[in-house]
Amino acid sequence: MEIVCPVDAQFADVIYALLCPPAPLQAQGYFDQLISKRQTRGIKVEQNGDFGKGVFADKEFKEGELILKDQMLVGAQHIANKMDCLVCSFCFRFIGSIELQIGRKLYLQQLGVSVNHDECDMEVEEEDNFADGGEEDDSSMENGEDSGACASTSSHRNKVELPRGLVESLINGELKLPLTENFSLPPAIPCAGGCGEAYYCSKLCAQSDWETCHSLLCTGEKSESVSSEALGEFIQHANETNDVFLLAAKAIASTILRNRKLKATCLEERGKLKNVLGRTVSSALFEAWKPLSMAHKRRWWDCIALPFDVESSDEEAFRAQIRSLAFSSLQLLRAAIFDNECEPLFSLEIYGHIIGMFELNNLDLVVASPVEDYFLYIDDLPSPEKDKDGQATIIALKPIHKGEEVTISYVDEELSFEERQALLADYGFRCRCLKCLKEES
Ligand SMILES: C[S@@+](CC[C@H](N)C(=O)[O-])C[C@H]1O[C@@H](n2cnc3c(N)ncnc32)[C@H](O)[C@@H]1O
Repeated sequence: MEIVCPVDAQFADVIYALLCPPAPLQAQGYFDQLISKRQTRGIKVEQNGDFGKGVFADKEFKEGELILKDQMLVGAQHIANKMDCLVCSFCFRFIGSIELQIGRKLYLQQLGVSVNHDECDMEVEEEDNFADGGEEDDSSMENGEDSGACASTSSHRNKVELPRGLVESLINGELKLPLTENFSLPPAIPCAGGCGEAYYCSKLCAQSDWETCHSLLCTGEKSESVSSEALGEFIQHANETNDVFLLAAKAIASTILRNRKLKATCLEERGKLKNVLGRTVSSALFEAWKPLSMAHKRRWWDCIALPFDVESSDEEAFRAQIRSLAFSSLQLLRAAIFDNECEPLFSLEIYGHIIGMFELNNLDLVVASPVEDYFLYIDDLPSPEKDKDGQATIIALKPIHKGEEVTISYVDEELSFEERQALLADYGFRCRCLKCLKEES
């Protein structure tokens, strides 16, 4: 029987208005303002016929020139990657020390929860359901050389017995490795909310994350969630099924907090109401939702690519199971961070579209691994030049002329046409770039 989410029916008109794609002029104004607030000059967002919105060069770019460097809208570290490295929960740079990073990884390896590069099955995945939808990359970041790795037990790997106490002394700083003073990292500052989960590179990052979304998603004693227990259940469910739910929770929490901030600080927004198909709704909710309203979206269970191991005759059952999984997650999130003024955000329709938005727009973010740099240095190899933080950076790979579209490849361009199309199926569109059109014909 199909699940019915009562909020969908109760707020159908508001949900419809929230999910309406912005008018071209409205989107143009939003992105013009966004770009004007960044240091970047020389790009603009324009509608590009059949392809929707695109970024275009407004000046000549030389090869190697920086086009854009910007903070992500919403980002999270993959669960498997969390086992591998300790990074700032806001800007994603490595924190602590080389010794802590190595000691922590060895410790988790001993517990049997670290990364095994030979396999790619999440330990936490349930065998007989479609929970993960066959996806590996629906969250937003990977670090250094561990890209694409998955958590698994390492019991059958060749184990090297480590001297007793070695791991502890690496973690607690008693043991110094040679030359690590050349690779100093920012300290690991624990979340002031007391969750013991989030760590930051600075007080500024801790504060920014708290204000952006973590105050609602922290499980510590200072949490501003409705119930830390419910939040714990939501997080556990996401970890056991699909960590894209953690990303969706960040998107909802940040909208709730923006709504509260707008109402608290902006007199105009406090009393302002919007008429949505005959119903009056606070206009602050629409303003708070704006950054998410700009992104291309479809319902998750409609746009997710059918995994290879699901027969087409089972497609309907597969999509119903994905929808039901999203509903279970949403119920847990609702119990954890419900906000009366933002109730439409707790509809399955909005939740499904937020997750679908990540499915269709997500990019993996690779940040420099100082641990990798350290080993390269020790091996007397030159270290690769990479950015140190988790900002999204776009650099011109070839000269780009004024008026030309600035594009990025969603997949490895070296792959064959068929392999590229198979990977692009996850993004829910048939690629019509010049290379694909040429090779197709
Ligand atoms: C990440 S979004 C890009 C932004 C999008 N154009 C918009 O208006 O928001 C991806 C979507 O853009 C369109 N798109 C991007 N590149 C394309 C390509 N090479 N061929 C066909 N469609 C493309 C598809 O509709 C795809 O689902």
